[in-house]
Amino acid sequence: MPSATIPHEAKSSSGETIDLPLFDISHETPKLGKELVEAAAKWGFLWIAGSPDPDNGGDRSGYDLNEDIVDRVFDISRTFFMEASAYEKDHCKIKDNRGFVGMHIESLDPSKHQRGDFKQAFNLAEPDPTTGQWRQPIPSAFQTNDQTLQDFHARCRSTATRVLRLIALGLEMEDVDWLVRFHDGAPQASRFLHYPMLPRDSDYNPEVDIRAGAHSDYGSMTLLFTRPGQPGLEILSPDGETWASVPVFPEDYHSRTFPPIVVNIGDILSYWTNGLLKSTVHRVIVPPPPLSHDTDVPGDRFSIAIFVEPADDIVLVPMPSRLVEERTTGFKGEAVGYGGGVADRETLSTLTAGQYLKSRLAATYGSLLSSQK
Ligand SMILES: O=C(O)CCC(=O)C(=O)O
Ligand SMILES: [Fe+2]
Repeated sequence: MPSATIPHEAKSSSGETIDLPLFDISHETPKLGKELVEAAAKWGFLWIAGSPDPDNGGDRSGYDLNEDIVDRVFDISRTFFMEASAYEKDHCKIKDNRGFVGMHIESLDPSKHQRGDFKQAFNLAEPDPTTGQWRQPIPSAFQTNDQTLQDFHARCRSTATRVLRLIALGLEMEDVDWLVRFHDGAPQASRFLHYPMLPRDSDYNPEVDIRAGAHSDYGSMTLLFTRPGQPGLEILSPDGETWASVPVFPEDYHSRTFPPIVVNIGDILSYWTNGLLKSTVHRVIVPPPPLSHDTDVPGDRFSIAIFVEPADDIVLVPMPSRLVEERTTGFKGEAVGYGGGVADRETLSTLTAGQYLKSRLAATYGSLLSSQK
């Protein structure tokens, strides 16, 4: 399959940060939908406020997530990564894209990095909505916090639904729930990530190593939760020339303890909109020393990504929106996304969402997936 333009020559951010557009999605209006779609078309990345600004009345009813819930879920993640035994991690290791992924196992940009990413992860699929049962073996740190994790998944789904409705509004679709319906019944995956602190004697070499290699996300969109004092996310600027770092907090944000949620568009939504919404290439680096805690060694980074994906059997034909249809002639033969297993438009129109995701995952996990077959 042909692949997208390789941004290997892009210059390092040299400390340049980007102030992404920030949206308060506690109320749904067509104007907000338009603005959100404009941001997704320009950057492919935006922020949504996870909590109300106390100076704006502080009404909590329009928010699904709050600081307390997100802190609790990060605590569970930390407990798992820091305390689970090697035996336990092995017992729930990755199978069918669910479970634990150890250091260097995944390589998001294998063409650039010989060594796999400097991270470990746990992919947790949303529980079965009818039985409430998990769809995979789960470690004890998760078992003992079952309700918190179930609640978190439900709240993330509700947040994703708000964003999908706003996108439909912004795309002037008559049926505001068109996109939401295609996501019904498809389990969202949450991915807990831990980029360990680099010890003083670490052989990490920023010239050739990376925490998460350059890639675009595979599904419809991603909700990303990050922690104060743990930067490192970079996005490729729209000109494709430079990496810009995404700060944890927007300038003048009302909170310094609960960062807004990063939302980014994935390949499938980009394809579905004839490339109108951008599936932007991003990566995670070890931040330069002054930014990484107050120590002289780069500290841990924890993040949680929620991958919002359509049902596997969806055929990826462009969605019914005037704005999308207008782009039909201008969007031909281009590759969508960046990284192993990407496809151009011609190929994608013959695939279902599930087949596309499979092709991307096979390239990311390389021999690991094939050895499980
Ligand atoms: O950890 C992060 O900030 C980003 C992770 C990411 O991009 C991914 O897992 O797709
Ligand atoms: Fe990503």
